[in-house]
Amino acid sequence: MTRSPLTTPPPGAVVPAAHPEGPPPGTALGSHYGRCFGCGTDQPTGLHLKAVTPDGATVEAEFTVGEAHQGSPMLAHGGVLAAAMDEVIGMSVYLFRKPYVTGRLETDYVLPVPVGTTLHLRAWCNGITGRQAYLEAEGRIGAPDGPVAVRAAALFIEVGMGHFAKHGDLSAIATELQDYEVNP
Ligand SMILES: CCCCCCCC/C=C\CCCCCCCC(=O)SCCNC(=O)CCNC(=O)[C@H](O)C(C)(C)COP(=O)(O)OP(=O)(O)OC[C@H]1O[C@@H](n2cnc3c(N)ncnc32)[C@H](O)[C@@H]1OP(=O)(O)O
Repeated sequence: MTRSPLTTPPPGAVVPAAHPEGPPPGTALGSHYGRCFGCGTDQPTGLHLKAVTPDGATVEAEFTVGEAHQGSPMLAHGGVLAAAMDEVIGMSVYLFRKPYVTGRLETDYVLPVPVGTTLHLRAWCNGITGRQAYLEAEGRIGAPDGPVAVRAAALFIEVGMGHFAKHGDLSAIATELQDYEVNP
């Protein structure tokens, strides 16, 4: 992965173990918000990512590139692929049971991805220090060990739940996501 210093964990950043109250290995991760473009089931042209955590600390997911996700004829739009990486990375950092938002997302596009392709995504944490979490993801064509089409490195910043109340509509998330204490 080509990455900048901004998404490279500094010395001393720690890779957290699975959270004791996090989902057990093998758990399917539901959508955090039905209208989410990445995982929501009420978003007709969304990515409809299906995810599972194999170990409570990383995420594996599948995303099938649809007709609505094209950039050039019958090929996935790069921004849509970046959205898939953002989503799977966001899911993985949420396993540590704190709310984070994307501060920076860097993407390497390695292969074109035709419409109809199922991308097998994987995201993991390379370290956390203070409010900064350094994460990485990859998307492989057709199978978990298929050719790599996309790689991403990201810096996520921890925020309070008040972030979503101040800038968005926390209640819409809170009604769906019962395992967060809502105290903005
Ligand atoms: C999503 C809802 C979830 C709610 C419920 C949770 C359930 C989740 C379940 C499942 C999750 C699934 C998936 C979601 C996936 C999608 C995630 C997204 O796409 S999130 C949307 C896009 N991102 C934004 O909209 C951020 C917009 N930016 C901001 O709001 C601010 O800039 C923010 C919070 C990132 C930082 O602002 P400050 O005022 O709090 O803090 P400052 O002091 O500026 O930054 C803190 C430190 O981080 C560095 N930093 C911040 N942004 C940086 C950047 N872009 N590059 C490098 N460093 C950066 C700063 O330099 C600073 O570092 P120093 O402490 O001084 O060392």
